[in-house]
Order: sequence, then C-alpha cells, then structure tokens
Amino acid sequence: MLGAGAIWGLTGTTVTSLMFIWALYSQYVPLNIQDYVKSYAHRYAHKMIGWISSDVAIKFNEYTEEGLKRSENYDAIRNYLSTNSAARAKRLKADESKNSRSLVYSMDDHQEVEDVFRGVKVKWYSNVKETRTQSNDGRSSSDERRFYTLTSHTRHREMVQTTYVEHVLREGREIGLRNRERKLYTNNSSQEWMPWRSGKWSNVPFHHPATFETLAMELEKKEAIQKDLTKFRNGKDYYKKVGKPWKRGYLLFGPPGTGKSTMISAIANFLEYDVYDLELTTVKDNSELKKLLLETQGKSIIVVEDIDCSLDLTGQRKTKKEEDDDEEKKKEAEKKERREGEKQSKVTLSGLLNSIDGLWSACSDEKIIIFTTNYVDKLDPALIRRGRMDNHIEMSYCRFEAFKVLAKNYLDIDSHSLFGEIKRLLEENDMSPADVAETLMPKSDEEDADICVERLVRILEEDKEKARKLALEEEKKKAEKEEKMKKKEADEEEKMKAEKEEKMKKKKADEEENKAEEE
Ligand SMILES: Nc1ncnc2c1ncn2[C@@H]1O[C@H](COP(=O)(O)OP(=O)(O)OP(=O)(O)O)[C@@H](O)[C@H]1O
Ligand SMILES: [Mg+2]
Repeated sequence: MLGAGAIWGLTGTTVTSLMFIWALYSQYVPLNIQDYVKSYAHRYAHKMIGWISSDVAIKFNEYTEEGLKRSENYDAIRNYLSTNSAARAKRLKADESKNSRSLVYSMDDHQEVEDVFRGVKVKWYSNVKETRTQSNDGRSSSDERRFYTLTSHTRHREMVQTTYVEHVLREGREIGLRNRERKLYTNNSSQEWMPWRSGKWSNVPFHHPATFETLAMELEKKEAIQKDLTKFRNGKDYYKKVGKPWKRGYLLFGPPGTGKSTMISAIANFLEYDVYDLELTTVKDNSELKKLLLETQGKSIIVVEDIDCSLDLTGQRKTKKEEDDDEEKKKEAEKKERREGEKQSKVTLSGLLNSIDGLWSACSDEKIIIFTTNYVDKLDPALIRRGRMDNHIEMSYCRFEAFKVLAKNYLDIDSHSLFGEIKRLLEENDMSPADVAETLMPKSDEEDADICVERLVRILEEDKEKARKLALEEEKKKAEKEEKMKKKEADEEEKMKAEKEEKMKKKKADEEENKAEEE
C-alpha cells in the first residue's frame, strides 16, 4: 500500500512530466500542426458535448451553392460578431475587406463568443474544416471551409431560429453598409460594354470632403434640406404605407459656382450613400439608359449634371401617332448616321422620364436622383414636376449668412471689423460663393485673415464700381437709342407732312387747270 506522501510524490512527478511535455510541444511542434490538433480536439469535444447536452446548433457556411458563391449571411454574422468578438475573443483576425473602409475584426478559427439576446444566452463558434481532394492526375489539394455554429438551449429554439437570427442578419448588414467604402460611379460608354469587362459602370472610392457644415448657404434652408433627407432615409415604412416607391428627386438650380456640385457631395456624405454620376451624352439610346439605371444599387444618389446641356430636353413629349409618323424618318436618319459613323446620344426626354419612373417602381429601393442646371426656365415642366423632382432647391449668390460660413471655413474667424461693410456690399453685388471662397483663401503663409478680408472688400468695391459704370453705359446707350428713335419718328412725320402738302398742292393745281379748261 502506498502512503499519502508517496501518492503526492507520484502526482507531483506526473505533473512535472506533463508540464515538461507541454513545454516541448508548445516550443517545437509547428503552429499549424498545433492548430490542426486543436481543431480535432475541438470537433470531438463538440461531438461529445452534443451527445450529452440539450443544446441545439445551427451552422452557417461561408460559401453557398456548392461552395461557389460567398454567403451574404456569413458576412453579416461576421460583421455582427465583430463588435462582440473584438471585445471578448482571445484570438482575432483582422481582414482587409475589399469593400470596407477599415479593418474588419472577427474571431479567429476555433474561437467562441457568447451573446445575450432578450435574456437568452447563445454561443457562436468559428470553425474551419479542411477537405483534401485528389484530382485525376493524382495531385492532391486541400480546401478550407469556414462556418459559424450557433448554439443555444433547446428551450429557446423557436426564438433563436427566427427572431434572434433575423436580428443578427439585419444588424450585420447594417454594420456592413456603414463600414463599406463608398463609391463614385461613372457610366462607361456603351461601346465598352463587353461581358468580360468591368460592366456598365466604373468606380473609384468616394472621398469628397464637402459636408453640410462647410456648405455656404442660409442656415434655415440648409436645416430644412437636412431634415428632408433624414425623413427620406428613415421613411422605408412610410413609403410602403402610402404605396410610393422609396425615391426622391432633387432639382438644384442656380448660376455657376453657387455650390450645386458641392451640395451633391454634402448630401452623399450626410446620407452615406454611393454616387452614380450619369453622363447622358455617352448613353447611346433610351434602352441603354434603362439598362444602366437598372444596374444601380440602393442607398445611392443618381446625378445628372447640367441636364439642359446634356440633351435636347426642351421639346415636348410626342404623342403615339407622332412617334409612329416619325418612325420612318428615324429609320432613315439611323441609316444615315450609321453610314457617317456618328456616335451621338439619342436619349430623349420621354426616354429619360420613362427610365426614371419605370425604374423606381420596378427595382431597388432608397435612391435619390439629382438634376442640376444653370437655367431652370429652359427645362420642360414635365421633367421637373413634383413626383419626379420633389424638391427644388435654388442655389443663389453669396449673401452675408453664406459668407460667414466661408469666413469660418477658410479663415477660421467668426467676426471682423469689416463684416458690416461686407454685408452691405454682398447685398449690392451678385458674387458666387466660389468667387468669395477663392478671394478669401490665403495665397501664401504671409497672408492672414485681415489681408484676405480686405481683399474681398476691395474686389467687391471694384465690382460695384464696374457694375455702376456698366449701368451708366447701358443707360447712355438706351438714351441714345431713344433719341435716335425720336429723331427717326420726327423725320418720318415731317416727310409725310411734306408729301401730303405736295399732294394737296398738286390736287389744287389740277383742279384749277380743269376749271380753266371748262371756262
Ligand atoms: N455654397 C458653397 N459652399 C461652399 N463652397 C462653395 C459653395 N459654392 C461654391 N463653393 C466652392 O466653389 C467651388 C465650385 O463650386 P461648385 O462646383 O459646387 O459649383 P456649381 O454650382 O456646381 O457650378 P457649375 O454650375 O459651374 O457646375 C467648390 O469647389 C467650392 O469650393
Ligand atoms: Mg457643378
């Protein structure tokens, strides 16, 4: 019989030996083999737990459709778990995802995290399974398949399978959208639409720095636009309720340099949407326009800049009969065009209207369409009626309120002794925010706020003087013209009078002659 001391001695030796073996294992066995062993241990542990536990497990694969397509659900779960796992999992993976603007942290393989939803505890495991395949020529290759396993007590099976999973997927997709790198798309010319090429749109990352804070315009107007946009973004259920497609049209109009393009960037940054810059002049015809629009995604802004210059949009839409009559002429023109090798755009106003309306009712949600123009009066009313262009925003010349935003942006000042004078001058002069901004911008390190503000006052005064001289000249010209007109009228009157007198004289002479003859 062994005494207690002997047992302790034996246990102590065993523990020491085990520790020694463990140290050797950790130090000399390569990490990938350790991972392999761990994965086996993990899997068998799970199996054993499965036999005795009352847990239910759901598996989410990384690839679906026989491993060909990456599963959107898997990515959503990874996004959802990223916040949770970043805080709790012991080993993390930092992925540089192609469409993400920052690193995505997720659980490394064979890790687990806990989540609590409505008081119910669930566990997520990240697994990887390696499969070895032998090809016909005898070469073997291995393939790693990742998947998440969600386990919970059978008692909560119903709730976890429906409500919880839905919650995870929804949240995960939201996180994905928030983290995605936003894009600026431009349409490729239709000659470049090849199946093996990138497609109808090319894109670059969208990094425009404009925001509503830096946008110079009246505060009230700016706030109203922001509210309108927020209402739109949160209006999914509302639009569904009233039976309207979830889209909104904006028309931005105003003179050059008043911030129309800047406003588009500010809207995109505010809503965190992508931007599709649609160049209509390179779109061959109406059907291609439709195809292009059908390939745009939700959470995006479709922009047509300078709509009045892009197409002949001033003509009224044609009736069916007129269109039929035109068919012959059209064919003739097409032939001629082909002969001449012309590549002009044939997008028409009715084509554009149909694409906008047809598109919205047919495909993806949450889109804003923005048209810009310098000449709102030139546009066909059909194009800009409410329902198509719901919100008409006038971008105007720079007045004092807008100037204050620019002064803060460019010079970091809220007040200055010359502000009073600038206010008066800006009321009297029409200067675009682009010109004011350029004048306010320091041109060297030596230029401080005083110099820039004084320069603005000087230029505004010069402009005012120029405008005064111009007005005087115009008035002078007008007076001269009026004078000329008056003189012409007087001359004509005199001429007519002379002619009349001449006629009278002649008549009188004739009468006297007749009288003499009669006598
Ligand atoms: N309202 C504004 N707020 C801030 N900056 C502005 C504003 N308007 C113009 N700017 C500045 O002037 C530059 C030109 O403005 P922008 O391109 O937005 O004008 P636009 O109205 O689109 O002109 P166009 O009709 O010629 O296209 C911008 O890069 C910006 O720096
Ligand atoms: Mg512009």
